[in-house]
Amino acid sequence: MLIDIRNLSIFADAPHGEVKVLDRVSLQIAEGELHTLVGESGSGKSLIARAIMGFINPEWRLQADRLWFKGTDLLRLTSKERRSIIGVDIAMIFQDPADYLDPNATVLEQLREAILNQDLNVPFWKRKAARDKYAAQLLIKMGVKNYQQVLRAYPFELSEGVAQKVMIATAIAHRPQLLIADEPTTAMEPRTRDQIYRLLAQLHAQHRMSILLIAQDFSELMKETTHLSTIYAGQIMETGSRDQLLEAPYHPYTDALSYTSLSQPQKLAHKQHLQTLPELEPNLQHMPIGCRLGPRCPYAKRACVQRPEKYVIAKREFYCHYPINLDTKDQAVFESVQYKQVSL
Ligand SMILES: Nc1ncnc2c1ncn2[C@@H]1O[C@H](COP(=O)(O)OP(=O)(O)OP(=O)(O)O)[C@@H](O)[C@H]1O
Repeated sequence: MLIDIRNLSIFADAPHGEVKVLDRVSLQIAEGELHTLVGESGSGKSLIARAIMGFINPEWRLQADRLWFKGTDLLRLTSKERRSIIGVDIAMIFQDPADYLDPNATVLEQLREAILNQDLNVPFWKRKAARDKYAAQLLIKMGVKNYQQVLRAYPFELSEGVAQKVMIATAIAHRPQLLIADEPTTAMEPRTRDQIYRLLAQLHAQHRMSILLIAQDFSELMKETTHLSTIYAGQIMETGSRDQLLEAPYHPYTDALSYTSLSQPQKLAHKQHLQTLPELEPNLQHMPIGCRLGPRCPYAKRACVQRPEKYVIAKREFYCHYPINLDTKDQAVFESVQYKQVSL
């Protein structure tokens, strides 16, 4: 298992006391997966990514039964040990390359810095030339046609698509085992967006890179996605293979998301709210108790004020007292597990 997160909660300071921005999130990513994490704006997707990378506000409280990368406990590493994993074995690309690229350095200078000696595999006197050659190769791999000109350019001279490709090139310079892509094409024009997604699909298929893709809907890379998770207001709702979740979602939220994403011809605009569920997502200051979807869920009953435990049926995990689409066999399994939980 590459990533193994169990019961991760993050508590943030707010004017009226502490709020739980992530509520006992569990997420596993195996080698070779292209795992897409889908949820509306503000649901906590980026916080999960930032918890893996160790970029959480130090004033926030983080609690987890497990936050592991390949069996290493990320919470117990010294900063030196963490640096040897983060940025090398795990890399992240962000929504806006401008937040990441140094405005005062050329693309070549930034790529040189991202390339480590161990990426080159040549004696030290050949490193300088090898580094520049590798920088050019990375841009060629990203599909940057005028790469020589781009190497000499500063970030402000690049189009947003090329800037994003440069950021991906710096992120994958060490051939990370896991690439986290946090809504990498937000606000890009459709042609550039398609190019970036094709590039990610290629990194996954040809270079066997595992990818955690963060998205607001199911419209991107669904053909290539192997596993899907849905998250709502800081709580994971359902996790399983892509086919399981798209063909017969057990969780009403996955169902609403797939209906919105897949049946509407136009893509949801950034920060736009889902139309299929009544009301808006809750404010962090006033989180519903139990299942946070409760007030918006058409199937909610009194039991939903208790947060559902995790149910695991046919390798799919979900948190719901009233799942939908279960066939007779899975319904029987669900009822027997539920019965055991109630009688405990
Ligand atoms: N620095 C911060 N200070 C206060 N609250 C924050 C901060 N960062 C995130 N939050 C809160 O934590 C919650 C989760 O935020 P997060 O950025 O993870 O959401 P997201 O699902 O990635 O949203 P988006 O798709 O809009 O990026 C949000 O409600 C947000 O308001």
